[in-house]
This record gives sequence, structure tokens and C-alpha cells, in this order.
Amino acid sequence: MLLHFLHLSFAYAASAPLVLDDVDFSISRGESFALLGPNGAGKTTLLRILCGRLLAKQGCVEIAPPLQLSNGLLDLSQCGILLENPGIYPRLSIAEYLQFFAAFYAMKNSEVKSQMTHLASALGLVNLSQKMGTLSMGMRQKVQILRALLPRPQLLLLDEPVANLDPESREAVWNLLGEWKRECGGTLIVSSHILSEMENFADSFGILFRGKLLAHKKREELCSDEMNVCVKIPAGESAESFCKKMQCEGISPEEILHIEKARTPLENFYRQCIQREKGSV
Ligand SMILES: Nc1ncnc2c1ncn2[C@@H]1O[C@H](COP(=O)(O)OP(=O)(O)OP(=O)(O)O)[C@@H](O)[C@H]1O
Repeated sequence: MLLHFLHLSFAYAASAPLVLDDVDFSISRGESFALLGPNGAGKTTLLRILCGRLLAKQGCVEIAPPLQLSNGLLDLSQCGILLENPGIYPRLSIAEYLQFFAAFYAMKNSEVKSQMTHLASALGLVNLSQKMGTLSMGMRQKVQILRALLPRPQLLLLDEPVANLDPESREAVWNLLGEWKRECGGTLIVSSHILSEMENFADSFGILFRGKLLAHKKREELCSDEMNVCVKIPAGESAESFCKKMQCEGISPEEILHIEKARTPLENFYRQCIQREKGSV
């Protein structure tokens, strides 16, 4: 086990309600773990605690030795982190900004340059002398992804890394992360609301809801049996009357256009978990 979140609870103030409530799960070395959950579920808070920015009220995070400092905290020099909206230095160029952050890691200049060129080209950042203050939101996000990947970290923590990106750029990010996984064998914790992309990329999924971890599943444990049936409605007939007819008389095979999975297994699992929990509150 690389990381064990051990009965973790947290509140932002002594009298405030729990934002994390007895969260307990583990992540193995090399695992790509997707942290899922609706807005305000506690995902960012969990990552803040892992990074040592917040202190748990109860419980702790056990970190295995390769990533653990002597004081028990996470060794950030081995991590790439994209969390919150990092401040930008508007007058620095992209290259200067990245070199500034690269100085926190033991990287040779030549390594910084080659990594920077490779990652920037993969993400379509063509002009590294452009000033940070003049970048679009998506471009800023790409620079932050580049910053996190630059040191070839052992652990990547990415909080909604593709939130502002167009579909092609998102694909480029997932490809780069795949490349990083193959080359560095690193561990990833990523939060995102785009379930279809998470399903393609992650090995395991945790669902947080109102501070509670509802489930933690491996990809191979997901299954979905719900189906949609798409039918051909005869010309001149309304959908409503056709449905009524179907209910009374059934449906003949030639009227079926095709049958498809209603939702992907992850979407299904996610909705079931949330609905079940909402129903029990
Ligand atoms: N600095 C803070 N002070 C007080 N409460 C906070 C603070 N940051 C977050 N919270 C509260 O903690 C809860 C969890 O927030 P958090 O940012 O961890 O959720 P999230 O799952 O990351 O949400 P999102 O998907 O919207 O990013 C929310 O109710 C939020 O209002």
C-alpha cells in the first residue's frame, strides 16, 4: 500500500459540520485512482490533507516510506500537484514560470528544457515566451498540468485537471498521463466530473458524497446491465401512441433499431451510489 487514508475526519472549524467523515481506504503504488463525487463532496479537502495543507481532525494518512518524510508528511519533492487555482506570475513567460517551479526539484537544466519542449508540444502550447498574464483559461490550465508533470513525479495529484479544456486538449492530457504512467510507473489521484474519461483512464474509483466515502471499486468490479432500446416509430404515428401500443401489444423485432447500454458501468455505479445515499438520508 502506498497511501492509507485511515478513518479520516475533518471540519473547517471546531463548531462546523464534518466535511470528511471517517474516510478509510488505500491506494497501491502504480494505481490510478479517480476521486469522484458531486460539488462540495470533500474531494479537494481530502487532497489538501494528503498534501499537508490541512490537518485531519481525526484519523491520519499513512504514507509508505518512499514518499514519506521523516516527520511522516508527504515528500512533496516527489509529487506533481495541481490543486486549487495556483497563483500565476503574470509578467513571467511560460518558460520562466516553469523554470521557477522546476528549481524546487532536483532537475538538470537540460532535463527541464527537454521535458518542457516535449510536454508543451503535446499540449499545443506553441509559444513558451508568451507571458503568463496573457494566457487564456485553458492555456493556463495546460501550463499547470505541464508544471505538475515536469519533474516526472512518483505521485501525481490532479484536482479537475481538464475542467477548462476542449475535447482534443483533454485527449492530449490523458495521453500524456498514460505516457507518464508507462515511463515512471507513478501513482495518480485525479478528481474529475467527466465520468466517461475517468472510466477509460482510472484503475479504481472512490465515490465521496457529503464527506463520506460511499464506495471504492476497481474497474473490473464495475458492471452495468441497464439497456436502452431504440425503436423505429412508423411514419404518422406519435411517440406517445407508439409507446402505448408497445405497452399493450409488445414490440416486434423489426421495430427495434438497436439496443445499447443505458449508461457506462461507471456512470451507473456512480448514480446508484448517490441515489441510494440520498434515499437513506
Ligand atoms: N476554506 C474553506 N473554509 C470553509 N469551508 C470550506 C473551505 N473549503 C471548502 N469548504 C467546504 O467544504 C466542503 C467540501 O469542499 P471541497 O472543496 O472539498 O469539495 P469538492 O468535492 O472538491 O467540490 P467541487 O467538486 O465543487 O470542487 C464544501 O461544503 C465547502 O463549502
